[in-house]
Amino acid sequence: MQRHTTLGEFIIGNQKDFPYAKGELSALLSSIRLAGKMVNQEINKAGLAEILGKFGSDNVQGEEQMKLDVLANDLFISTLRSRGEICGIASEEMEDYVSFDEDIHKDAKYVVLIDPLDGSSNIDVNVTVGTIFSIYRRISEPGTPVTLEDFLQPGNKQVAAGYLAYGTSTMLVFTTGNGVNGFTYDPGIGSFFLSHPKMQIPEDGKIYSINEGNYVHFPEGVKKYIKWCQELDPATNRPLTSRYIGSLVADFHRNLLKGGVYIYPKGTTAPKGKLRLLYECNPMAYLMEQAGGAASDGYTRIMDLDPTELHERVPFFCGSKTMVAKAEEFMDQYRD
Ligand SMILES: O=P(O)(O)OC[C@H]1O[C@](O)(COP(=O)(O)O)[C@@H](O)[C@@H]1O
Ligand SMILES: [Mg+2]
Ligand SMILES: [Mg+2]
Repeated sequence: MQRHTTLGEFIIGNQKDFPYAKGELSALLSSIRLAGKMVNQEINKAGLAEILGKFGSDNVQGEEQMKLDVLANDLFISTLRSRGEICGIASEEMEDYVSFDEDIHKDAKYVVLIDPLDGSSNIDVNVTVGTIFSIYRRISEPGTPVTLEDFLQPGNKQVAAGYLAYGTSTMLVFTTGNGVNGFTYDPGIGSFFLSHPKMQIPEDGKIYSINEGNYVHFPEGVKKYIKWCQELDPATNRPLTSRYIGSLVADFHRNLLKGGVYIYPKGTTAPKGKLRLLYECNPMAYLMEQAGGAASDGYTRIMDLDPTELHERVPFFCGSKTMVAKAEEFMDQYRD
């Protein structure tokens, strides 16, 4: 039987390539793995346990929180608080960042931004959902309280990023700046195994992912790009195929494996787009670029955007280089 590398072995084996490589980032990735296992366990039995449905309150963005949004948030916060690798965390489900001031955290050098449960609209219908995380080195002095500036760093300063996909199988996909690797969870053994080494997205693809139900609200450039995707021209793989799961992690993962482009543009209903720069777009952009793809807001590289707010939204164009470039071409031609 082929022997697969466990995530633990991979982390230790590649620690030398990690930025600042003193073991703290490895330990942090292990903590995220642990919290991911706990969330996975809850999601797998979601239909049986009283954890489907609405939690009964809205998050800072005015979105109804699902019970699993809150449960996943609590599991990640409590796991990371119980271990000393980070000095603070910010989450989609919390208005403000949380500073970990206990002694075990005083020398911690990292902060984490997290979307604890991505694809909330799919939780109750048994469709793939995920967790997205982004890791930065703090800029404030260790031993002092963490600050907002520690979180408002541009994506090009990330030291690691990744996601968990809770789907037909559960996967953990991450980068520390040396390519992208995917690990599949074996529930029988309770370990993640390296199943997708050095993931690379195809330069071009045949899949476009966008919620066309919002077409009337889209900028002219996006409307023109969609029409271009639907025209008949075999030489350029057109018409392309439309696939939209409605969970960013799931649509991203499919496109990463097969080639494709995911677009969540701004629109009359979402003047700045829907997705959040710090804990959705930046980590996915880092992964996509490390896998040979591209990510922008239609004009500017996502990872060069300067964040000003914890929960700010941006338009998101992400995927195969050729396809993102084509969409940007239309955005440039039909600037609004
Ligand atoms: O239903 P819409 O407007 O197409 O939005 C779907 C998008 O919103 C999201 O659900 C937003 O993420 P959350 O579920 O974490 O809030 C993405 O996962 C997904 O791609
Ligand atoms: Mg999300
Ligand atoms: Mg979410």
